[in-house]
Amino acid sequence: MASSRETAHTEQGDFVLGHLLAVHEPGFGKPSNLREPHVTRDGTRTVVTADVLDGLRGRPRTALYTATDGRFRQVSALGGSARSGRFSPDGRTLAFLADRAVPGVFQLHLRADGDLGEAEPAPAVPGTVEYLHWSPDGRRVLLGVAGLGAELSGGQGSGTNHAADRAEPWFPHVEDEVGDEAWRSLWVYTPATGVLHRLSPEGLNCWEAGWSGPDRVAAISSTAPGEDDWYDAALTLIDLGGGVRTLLTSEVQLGLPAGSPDGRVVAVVEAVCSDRWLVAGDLLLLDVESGETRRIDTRGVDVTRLDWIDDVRLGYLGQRHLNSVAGVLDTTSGGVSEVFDTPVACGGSTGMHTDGAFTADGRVCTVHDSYRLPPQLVLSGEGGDRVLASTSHPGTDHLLSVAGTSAPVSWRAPDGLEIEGILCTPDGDGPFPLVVNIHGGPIWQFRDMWSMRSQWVPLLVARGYAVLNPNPRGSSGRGQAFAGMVAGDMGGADTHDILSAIDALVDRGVADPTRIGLIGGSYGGFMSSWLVTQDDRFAAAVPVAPVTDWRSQNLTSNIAAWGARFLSPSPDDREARTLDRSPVVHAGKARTPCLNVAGALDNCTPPGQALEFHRALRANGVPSALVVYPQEGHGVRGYPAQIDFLTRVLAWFERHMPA
Ligand SMILES: CSCC[C@H](NC=O)C(=O)N[C@@H](CC(C)C)C(=O)N[C@@H](Cc1ccccc1)C(=O)O
Repeated sequence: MASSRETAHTEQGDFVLGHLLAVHEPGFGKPSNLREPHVTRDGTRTVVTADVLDGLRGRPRTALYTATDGRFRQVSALGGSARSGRFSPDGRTLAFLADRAVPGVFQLHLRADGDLGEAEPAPAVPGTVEYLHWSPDGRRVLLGVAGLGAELSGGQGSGTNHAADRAEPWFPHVEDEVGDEAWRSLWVYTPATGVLHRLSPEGLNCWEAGWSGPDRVAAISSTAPGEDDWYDAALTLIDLGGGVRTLLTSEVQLGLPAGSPDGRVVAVVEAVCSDRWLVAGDLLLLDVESGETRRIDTRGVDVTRLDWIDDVRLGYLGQRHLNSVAGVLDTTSGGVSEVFDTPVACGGSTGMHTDGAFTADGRVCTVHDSYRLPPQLVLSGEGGDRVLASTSHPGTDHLLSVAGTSAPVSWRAPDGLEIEGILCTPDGDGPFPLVVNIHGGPIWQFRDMWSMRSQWVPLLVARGYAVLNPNPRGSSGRGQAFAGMVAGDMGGADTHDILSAIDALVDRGVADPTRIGLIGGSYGGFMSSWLVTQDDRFAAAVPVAPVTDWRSQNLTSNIAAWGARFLSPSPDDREARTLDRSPVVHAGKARTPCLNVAGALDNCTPPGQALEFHRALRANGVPSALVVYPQEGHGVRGYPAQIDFLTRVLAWFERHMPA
């Protein structure tokens, strides 16, 4: 038998490699994981960003595709990666971001319609462009620029924009004064004159922005650039001369700023959030002159995307329970009409939330995917859905042949609240060994998604495990009161939402009570390690990038202040809660074998968290292994690390709770 230090040449290693090759090899060089769908206002042309794997090495590059005659056609042949395609309002020019000159450093490129030549780069900004927006008159392009030392959110993999592999291996990790390269700024490019200028003033960190009329920009900004500062950011209005005015502050978080084309109204989403850029919440409209704010009734939709169609109609997309919803708001009457309400996810398998773009006649370009539907680009309207192109290939067919089925499930928590989730089961009858896959955030949501947005779900199902993907209180899609239930109670009532799910699945004959396992990343890693200290029914657990000790987490994480506030809004009982809710403090009660996984470059949940729990379990005689990937941040994303990780996950469950 191979030692625990090696995963290759084991039965599970051979299976995982064979599985990944069968799924991905037929798709090498082809688009997968669609996101950022965009469409011209007349609906004639679309563009979408896709991941492209060329082999099982490194991380996928990204490329832009358009759909013609039912097939994807690559838009740009530039080397490196390209993403974020946006048509000008007249549909004649495509703006996008590409890292042709320096890998990982994205700059604006423009391509005129019908131009047979390659896209032209705009003058370079100092840093990397994260997003772009055309002004409503089509004369300018707004660029959101991150300095090369700016922090990345957990969902982006954590760490900073500095690619660690560019430094010499001996070079120390240095943290000292916050330099210019840590900030996020706004720039405006005018294609007709070729002039590029910085819009946001020094000292204002702009996380996200959109136009508000042709001469102003609405931005989510703060006065410091640290990842933790995002949680207190305000909505500001910046005019082209650089004047700044604060429009709105909030007790929770603000995101998705979007001004009407005439600049009279700014739309923004207010939401309780755990992660930067993952905003799903209430739609607010602000009258720019009077400052008056209206909260819009979107019929229970947590809004995740805004797109003004004209000065009056605002298109929105979002999530309601497990469904994706698109609608159009008449901003004068406040009335909404829904374009679709569908159980398929509309974010693509790596798009974190429902996303899409509107045509002038109110159709919506989105990506459809579900556990049994590989991502496809779709144009939806009154006449139904028109599939423009699909990412399916023999590899996705193979995945469908081994990945079983998915179904929505619900159950009652001990306090009577209904909780929902998605259950993935192998073919055949239960009871199955069950792995509960706990999502991160905690404010995010599983929907019926391709692969459930992770490679481990279909892999476990292929080996005979049922996988429950629960949305405990704190998840998105159920309104702000539901999401807010986890704030100040992490590891509280959500613990019982998960335990009651297991009881329900055992009662229903789906799950074998002697073979229940846990896996989860980030907040899901916290919950996986927490649950094994609260209940002894678990046969195996795999906490990935977990929090296990809130005291050290809140001394070492780059979102320490968020963690402290989310543990307890009141400083009075924070110290007690810090101990109470830390898995390491309760490690003496745990009996479950744990595979603790971390990335050495993770600033969000630093690897010491996994180490602490591992050592505490060992000290109590509980089987535990620690696996730290030296080149990974928050999550395990690169190859071959992913092959090794998936092999260890499978081997751990098969050893402690065989299917
Ligand atoms: C409790 S400490 C902070 C946890 C973090 N929330 C705030 O930053 C978190 O759970 N983030 C998740 C959010 C996501 C929407 C699910 C996150 O960043 N997850 C990453 C990384 C990851 C993936 C798999 C395993 C471990 C980490 C992601 O889902 O890509």
